[in-house]
Amino acid sequence: MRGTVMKVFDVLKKTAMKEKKTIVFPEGEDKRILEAATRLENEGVVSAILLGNIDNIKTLAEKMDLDISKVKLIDPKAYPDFERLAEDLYKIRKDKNTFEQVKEMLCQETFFGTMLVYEKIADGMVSGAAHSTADTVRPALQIVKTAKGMHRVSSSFIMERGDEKYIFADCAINIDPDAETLTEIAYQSAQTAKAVGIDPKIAFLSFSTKGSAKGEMIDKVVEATKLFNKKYPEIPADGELQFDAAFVPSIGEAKAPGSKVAGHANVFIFPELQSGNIGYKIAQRLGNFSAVGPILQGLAEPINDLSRGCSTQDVYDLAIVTAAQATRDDK
Ligand SMILES: CC(C)(COP(=O)(O)OP(=O)(O)OC[C@H]1O[C@@H](n2cnc3c(N)ncnc32)[C@H](O)[C@@H]1OP(=O)(O)O)[C@@H](O)C(=O)NCCC(=O)NCCS
Ligand SMILES: CC(=O)OP(=O)(O)O
Repeated sequence: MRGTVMKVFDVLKKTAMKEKKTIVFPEGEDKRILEAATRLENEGVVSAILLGNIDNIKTLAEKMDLDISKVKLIDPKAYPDFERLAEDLYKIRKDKNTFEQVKEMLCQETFFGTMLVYEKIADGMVSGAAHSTADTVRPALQIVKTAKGMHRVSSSFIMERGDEKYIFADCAINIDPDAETLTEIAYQSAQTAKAVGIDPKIAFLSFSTKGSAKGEMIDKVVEATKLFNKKYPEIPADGELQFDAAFVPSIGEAKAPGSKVAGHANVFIFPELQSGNIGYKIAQRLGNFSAVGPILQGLAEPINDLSRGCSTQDVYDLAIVTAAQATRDDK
């Protein structure tokens, strides 16, 4: 039955605990980050590194009555190996930045955290509780870059309510993807779905179902569906579909008769970022779904973003996803 999957986070937590990955949290002075990272460390799920001013982090922990004795604290500016990291970052950025600029960049926690992942000092990173998505993701795009065989980095959310679980993409990165990029987003989202125990059935969403409306915006979605079905015939996918046709079996049958996906989709690919970002927030705030993400897809290393509106539980869940991703070869 659609949406009824095993308790995803229990499985991911077990996977993460087996290998106890090191996760860096650049926003160590944020209460939600501090609480979630401490809980994860003390439960033995991950080894946590918190970045920031060490005195500030300790004072905050004391106020919150948290035992952070096992958590590693690093102030990037006082890091003993800062010069070496700066030299390595300069090797990557020398066509675009001076050595002085690179040093300034490295003083920023998100750049520093990304470099820890690049250097394999950390296995993954979770950030974005206090930074915009663009500021969180840019260092990852510039330093870690796309995984082998991938052209674009995209993002998805695991949307969860009780036993129901769906994947929404791209709700955070690609502003106006072309048909090829939509195809890649769908493929990456199918991989994310499989990793969390969802057998993917992909709907390429639109305001039209099977030609009920016309126009360039719809042509792009039709083209993406065709490209996807040609490239990945083994993964069920259909489009263009309106959300009701994709989700409600009786409406799927009426609007897209004969479709194997309509009415049963569990991976929803939005045509561009406005609909994706608005769509996930409506499901989260009006529909009471928890939204874990944005999970970055197609990056060479596991680095994940948070919404600034996240809760401590969202940070905890996303760190588990990140640690579990770090155990996979395909990230
Ligand atoms: C993600 C985002 C920041 C990238 O921005 P950008 O302005 O293209 O960033 P830059 O131009 O500095 O690009 C940084 C690098 O990443 C690369 N890049 C940009 N987008 C990429 C993508 N989706 N996949 C892979 N690489 C990408 C660029 O080619 C560039 O590489 P280089 O420095 O080696 O040349 C931008 O697409 C964005 O703002 N998206 C919307 C974010 C947002 O506001 N979301 C809503 C709330 S969640
Ligand atoms: C994903 C997202 O929308 O992030 P924020 O709420 O921080 O803009």
